[in-house]
Amino acid sequence: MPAAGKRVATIGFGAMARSLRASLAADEAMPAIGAALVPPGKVAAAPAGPDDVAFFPEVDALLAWRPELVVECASHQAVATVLPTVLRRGVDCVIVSIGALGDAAVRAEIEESARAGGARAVIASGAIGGLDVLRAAAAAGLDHVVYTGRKPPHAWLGSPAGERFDLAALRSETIIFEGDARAAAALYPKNANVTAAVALAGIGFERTRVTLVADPAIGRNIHELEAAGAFGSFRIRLENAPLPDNPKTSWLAALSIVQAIRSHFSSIR
Ligand SMILES: NC(=O)C1=CN([C@@H]2O[C@H](COP(=O)(O)OP(=O)(O)OC[C@H]3O[C@@H](n4cnc5c(N)ncnc54)[C@H](O)[C@@H]3O)[C@@H](O)[C@H]2O)C=CC1
Ligand SMILES: O=C([O-])CC(=O)C(=O)O
Repeated sequence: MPAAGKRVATIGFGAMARSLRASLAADEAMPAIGAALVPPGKVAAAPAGPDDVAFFPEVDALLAWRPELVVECASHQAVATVLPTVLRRGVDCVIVSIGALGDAAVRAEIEESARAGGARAVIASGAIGGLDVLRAAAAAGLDHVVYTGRKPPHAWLGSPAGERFDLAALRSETIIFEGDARAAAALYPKNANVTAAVALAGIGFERTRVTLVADPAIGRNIHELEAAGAFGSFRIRLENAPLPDNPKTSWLAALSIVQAIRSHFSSIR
């Protein structure tokens, strides 16, 4: 099925959605972002966005636009409060604020809404890789899954790390969090969605060990993932370029949505 011409909307129109829009616009085989749900205060009086992206303040208005696919690139709150409505109305979704699924009630509601609407919620791979390995290897049993995330200090501004450390004054790498993926995803909703993706693909939120580091020596978002089990073992390291508009977010996360959209409209996946 050709993807070009399909009606794709986003929830949120921040750094990731804008990057996604630019990537799609550069590929004529891909659809454009035609509409976006944005917080009510951010909608101009006339709902017309850049290059004909229609901005809507209410989910019902977005759904009246008749999207064939809705891409969430907004917040945990949007996953919890907006996506159930979209799914119940039978519209497939891509989720990027995956950490929201660390809340068992939110996850159950997403599953139930998708079932009720006959729709599908797809989890984007986001800023991490190796999820295919984890998923396959988990079938034979995993002994451990360990994730370490490193970002420059300014990428942790606005997170709990900013309350515990003078981030601007850090001169050496500093561990800002150690614990499991459930706590990481909940405490760092703008930085640790990858831990939820890893947990869901592998051995769950409690058994996935997480270390988060603020490192003044780096300019990229570095993700390291290590797993071992009956299948053998693997280790992966990504050094992701951040988006210019948001140093917390890796460009790869936006690119993973391009891939999710391509896959959604493909006959062969
Ligand atoms: N899975 C992954 O690997 C990654 C996930 N993320 C997550 O993706 C999301 C988007 O990231 P960015 O675009 O960089 O963030 P951003 O902060 O630049 O943009 C998010 C936008 O969504 C809007 N928004 C939030 N809640 C909304 C709602 N309920 N309805 C409508 N609009 C809403 C905000 O006002 C903001 O404009 C964030 O939740 C982020 O944590 C980010 C990086 C990697
Ligand atoms: O984009 C990244 O490098 C990771 C990130 O923010 C997240 O997982 O929420």
